[in-house]
Amino acid sequence: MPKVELHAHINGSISEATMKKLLKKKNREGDKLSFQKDQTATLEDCFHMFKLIHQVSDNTEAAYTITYDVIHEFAAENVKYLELRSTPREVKATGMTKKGYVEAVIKAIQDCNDIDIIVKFILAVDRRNGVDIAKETVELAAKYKTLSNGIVIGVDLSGDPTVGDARDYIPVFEQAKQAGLKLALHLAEVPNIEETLAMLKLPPNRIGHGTCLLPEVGGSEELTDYVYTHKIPLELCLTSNVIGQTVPNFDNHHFLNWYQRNHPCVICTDDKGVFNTTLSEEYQIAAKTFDLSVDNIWKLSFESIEYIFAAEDIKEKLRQKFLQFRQL
Ligand SMILES: CNc1ncnc2c1ncn2[C@@H]1O[C@H](COP(=O)(O)O)[C@@H](O)[C@H]1O
Ligand SMILES: [Zn+2]
Repeated sequence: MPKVELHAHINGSISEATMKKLLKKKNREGDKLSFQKDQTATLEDCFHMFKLIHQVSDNTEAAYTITYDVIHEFAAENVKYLELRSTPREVKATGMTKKGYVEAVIKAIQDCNDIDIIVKFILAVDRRNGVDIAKETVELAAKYKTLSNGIVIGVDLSGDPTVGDARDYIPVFEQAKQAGLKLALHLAEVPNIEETLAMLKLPPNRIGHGTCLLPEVGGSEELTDYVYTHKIPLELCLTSNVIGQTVPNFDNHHFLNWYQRNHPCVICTDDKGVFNTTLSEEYQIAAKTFDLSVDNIWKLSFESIEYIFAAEDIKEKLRQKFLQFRQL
């Protein structure tokens, strides 16, 4: 089935094959940098894993290879439109600058224009890094939005949700909006009613996870009503939430509550490498867990097109492509 993927962190999406190549270059062949499917961890374990991965992807050549491979892997499972997100990083020891990092990712995206997938890039603000760095990231995003001819399309807020206060970043995200960048914010990944409410007022164009919006899981009626009445799409990543244990198991995933309300829900992978999954598997898990029919799954995939950040002409192209497949 053709699909769109809207929530994929580049360094969390590294496949085993690419990781092998990178580890070999570092003479660290024995390292294991992903979780097993049935493994549970904590969010802290997940963020420790990202730290280890960043040691391996500490140069522009690696950034290029990872991005190029990740795009090909999504294309191979029939993803027709992909929004990748990543935190611009600088590593003095290898000479990698944030600008160099962003350019390596953009170059890899451009070099994939011979395969049947449209790729956009969202620059990520890591909430652990402070407002000054966030400002720099938004300025980079605004600059490369023009320079990349629209490949850079938005900014994200991510990083360990237990660290810092997202409200500090509101002026920076206001600035991003003014620059015509879309906002995809990780919100309510852990319970935090006041922070989430303030961020919702921006408002974001899409919410990552939204795990703790509902009153029964540490959110509130007010948060739920706000998201529901403003129809803010949710990017839902089942395996990521269960392995990271922000949701106890698939049966209790908040997907069902929002889906039954007819709220815009987009199934995503988050970190397909770290969590050992694929977008196809995530759709299968949703189908199996919530007893969804082939038609239900098709509709979920087709309607996700509405929530992409790219413009109407790209949406229309995707609709035509998806419908053609449906008629086969
Ligand atoms: C599990 N749930 C999550 N919650 C919040 N942030 C996450 C995340 N998964 C990944 N990231 C964010 O993505 C970075 C790795 O990719 P990039 O180096 O940016 O490509 C992580 O360091 C973290 O900031
Ligand atoms: Zn995420």
